[in-house]
Amino acid sequence: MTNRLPQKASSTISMLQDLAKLANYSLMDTLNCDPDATKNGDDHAPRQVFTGHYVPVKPTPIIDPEYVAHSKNFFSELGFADSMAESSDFVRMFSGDISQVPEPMRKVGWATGYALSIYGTEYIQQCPFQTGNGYGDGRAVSVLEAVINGRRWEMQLKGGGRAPYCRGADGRAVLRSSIREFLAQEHMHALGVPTSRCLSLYVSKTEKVKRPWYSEGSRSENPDMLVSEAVAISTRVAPSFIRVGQLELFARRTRKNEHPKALEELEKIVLHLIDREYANVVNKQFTTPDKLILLAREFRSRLTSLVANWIRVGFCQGNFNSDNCAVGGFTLDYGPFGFCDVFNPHYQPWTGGGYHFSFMNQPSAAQSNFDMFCSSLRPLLASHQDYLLKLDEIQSGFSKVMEAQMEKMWAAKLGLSSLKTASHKALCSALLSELGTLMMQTPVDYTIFFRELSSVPNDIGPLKKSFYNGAAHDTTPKEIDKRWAAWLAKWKTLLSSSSEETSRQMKRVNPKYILREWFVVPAYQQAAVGNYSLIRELQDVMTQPYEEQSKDVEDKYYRLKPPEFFEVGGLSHLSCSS
Ligand SMILES: Nc1ncnc2c1ncn2[C@@H]1O[C@H](COP(=O)(O)OP(=O)(O)OP(=O)(O)O)[C@@H](O)[C@H]1O
Ligand SMILES: [Mg+2]
Repeated sequence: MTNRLPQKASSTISMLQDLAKLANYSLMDTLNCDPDATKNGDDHAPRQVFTGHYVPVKPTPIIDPEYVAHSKNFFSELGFADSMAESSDFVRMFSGDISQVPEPMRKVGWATGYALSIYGTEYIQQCPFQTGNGYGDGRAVSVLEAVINGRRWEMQLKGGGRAPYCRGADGRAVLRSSIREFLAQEHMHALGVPTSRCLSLYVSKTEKVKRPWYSEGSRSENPDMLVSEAVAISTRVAPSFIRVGQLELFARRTRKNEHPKALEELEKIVLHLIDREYANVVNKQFTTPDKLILLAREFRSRLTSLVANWIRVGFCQGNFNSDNCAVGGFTLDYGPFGFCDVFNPHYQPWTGGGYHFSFMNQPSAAQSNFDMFCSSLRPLLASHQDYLLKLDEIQSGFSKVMEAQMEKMWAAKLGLSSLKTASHKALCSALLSELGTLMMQTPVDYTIFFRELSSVPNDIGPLKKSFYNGAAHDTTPKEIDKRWAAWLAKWKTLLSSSSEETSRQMKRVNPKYILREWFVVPAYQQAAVGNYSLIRELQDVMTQPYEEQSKDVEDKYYRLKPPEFFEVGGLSHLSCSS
């Protein structure tokens, strides 16, 4: 849960040729290519893909690309020189033109199919053919796998043009959503929450597409106009982009006996996943059933820890379907996400997400995804009754492990990690429950409250900085103050370390700066007219979320959400993320 500092790589990569030498395409070289695909990657029209793990696809470059941003921290971790981000061959490649890349890089990328289930219900309705064979990466095209300083990374262009899974859409992402995703990924990494990373962001100076969006100050739930927005390509990077939905696709085909190679394809993708994401915990010599059991246990541990971390930092993924759940156990798809300002267990920035995918319901959403993951492994264990039972046990243990992760997380947020006895734990849980009620009745700003508490204040004065006065409570302010004072006193009796030590520990888990939507809006509005300075400022502030930073930064970014921003479309909620 601590902030991971970027590690400086040993050697510097300053040219695309240097990077090319590290290319190593494990997915393309070990998995099955769709036999119906055109090998040159000119496969952009929507169609059904019946077999195979991937389709070769050439990305479609954006016209007149312009540099917007790159992640300095991630560049440094990879050993990339900053100057690369604006060098012509790098810009060309990561704005979608891979026709000139140096060998052994390849001039064709790939897209993958996946299935979608929402809360454990399998869907095919989102597929234009009503079969599930036309669903997958519709606008995400991977262009490189490379082993850099001993770590394997896949680089994927988001908004890289149409793939057969595009379902008739344009394959593009707009600058607005790309900036949100770019900033959020690097912020989450700095918060110590596992996530895909963001390498670079380029915008087209001339190419635009239309998207539904909100008019200025609109309070409408759904967008009330169409806007023309510049297209952009952001490159996201992860050890793999394998989703629960991907395993699910091959398991569905196996169950339905859709083609003779279905079971083999399921086994191949699962073993490939283990190589890419779990090689350090799953011994290569083990039998496949043993590998699967270890995989399930480890994924359960990563997923429960991930969701506890989301709640720790006030993050709501918004649409935690099986197709947005990375089996590597990290955050993926920053579309309808948001960081909560006011604490509300049902906080949900996406108008289509409802209660299911709301803030405090994320453990439950995760469980549905984990159930689907386990179902997808089952066909591979069909002749191993004993292993099926082991898998059942791991699956049914999810809620207990999730609960334990949540308890650990809340204890850390409250500076009470050292409470070990059952009676202390019971006190901590009672304290937490009273806190939840108080936070909602007051109501409070989630981030500011925990950060102020982290200073171990003598009285409730500092905590009041986090109060949104008069919005929702049905109790008088005096009564509320009294209850807060009593709560604070009770909390203090449970602290076992000195105030200084408690404060130090709490400030490592309770961030001061959070990427609130109303910080991002002006950044993408200014970027739309070519001014990227606010993006740089946010990059700077949000990649040091636990630091105190300067007085200016504090005045600007350590603030309650202004009342005029509540219930405004695009600021408080969004219906479309693309
Ligand atoms: N403009 C678009 N053109 C083609 N396909 C799209 C477009 N927008 C979304 N899709 C596809 O629709 C599906 C569901 O949309 P979602 O909002 O999750 O997309 P996304 O943000 O592009 O996804 P991800 O980050 O998970 O790759 C995804 O498979 C995505 O690839
Ligand atoms: Mg998605």
